Amino acid sequence: MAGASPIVLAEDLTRHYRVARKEETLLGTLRHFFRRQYHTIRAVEGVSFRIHPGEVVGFLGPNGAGKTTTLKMLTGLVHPTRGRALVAGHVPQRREKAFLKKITLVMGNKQQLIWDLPAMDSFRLNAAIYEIPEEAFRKRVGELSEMLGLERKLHQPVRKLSLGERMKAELLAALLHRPEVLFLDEPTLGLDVNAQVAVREFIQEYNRRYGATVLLTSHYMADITALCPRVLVIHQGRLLYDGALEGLLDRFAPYREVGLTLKHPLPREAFLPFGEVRELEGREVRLLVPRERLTERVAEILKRLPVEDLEVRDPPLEEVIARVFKSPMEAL
Ligand SMILES: Nc1ncnc2c1ncn2[C@@H]1O[C@H](COP(=O)(O)OP(=O)(O)OP(=O)(O)O)[C@@H](O)[C@H]1O
Repeated sequence: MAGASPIVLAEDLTRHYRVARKEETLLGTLRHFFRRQYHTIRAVEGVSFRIHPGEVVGFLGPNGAGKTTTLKMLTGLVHPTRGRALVAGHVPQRREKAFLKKITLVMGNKQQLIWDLPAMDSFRLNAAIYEIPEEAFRKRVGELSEMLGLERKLHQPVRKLSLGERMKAELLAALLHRPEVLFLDEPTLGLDVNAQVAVREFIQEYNRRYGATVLLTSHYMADITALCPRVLVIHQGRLLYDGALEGLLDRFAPYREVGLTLKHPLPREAFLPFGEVRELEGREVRLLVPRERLTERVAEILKRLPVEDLEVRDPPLEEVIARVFKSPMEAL
């Protein structure tokens, strides 16, 4: 895999926005009218990575980190200020027809289906735009709607669909031209848990069946853990981490969580020699133990405390990520 050529390449990808400074006072507003003051937002700064065909990669970052701007550069909607991108052999900002046929961008907060018409009508429109032959169109709609469990919803006006059904129909529309690279920006945004799981399973199955490459952002960690063996973490426009999901825990959570059920309750002080007490309620305790001391501490716990049950687990990913994003860039 490492030797194969990447299907998505970002090299020093950078995007700055020049925005007018907002004035608070009336005098400031007047002065601003005659002599505008600008400042630069470094939305994305020197980001480089490679994604190989068939990979599913999670793109993580807090609000405003630069994820959407990066996806927009990779799909050619926004031009880089510096650096370059190459996707499926194309320079995205040229927006060549051959390029557009190979990619798709789905944004959970934007809709391409026409509200008052049945989803099928919007699919037909896409088929015309992407020059999909009738037979292939029918076959793909059949296949995708079956995978999404959407067969009976295609002929109702889109406004009558539930949020989950609408998202599924959006995905169907976005995949009709059988793109090789899927850029999915919050595809499960606002969906209930069942719909989230369905969309997640669909993305997984689509990747498996067609070998498509997926770059996906989501605020739901469950999406990332279920789908993405590899993650990119972006913070204040800069790439902070590129690697395996477990590696992220090793790097940013240098501790593990030991859950204990005791035979009888003990005061907080009893646990201090073994780790940091995260939670203590009756006979249940949650301790944080440095990774490199885990074996020795667990042995001591078992020897010295009245343990009925012991479980070692990773701290929740949400907690780790939240901690990373709260730290200033220089501290990481
Ligand atoms: N058109 C624009 N003009 C000026 N600033 C912009 C523009 N688009 C984005 N920005 C700024 O660039 C930064 C990165 O925004 P971006 O939308 O890429 O973040 P994000 O990681 O996708 O965030 P979120 O998770 O909230 O969607 C933010 O500070 C944002 O305000």
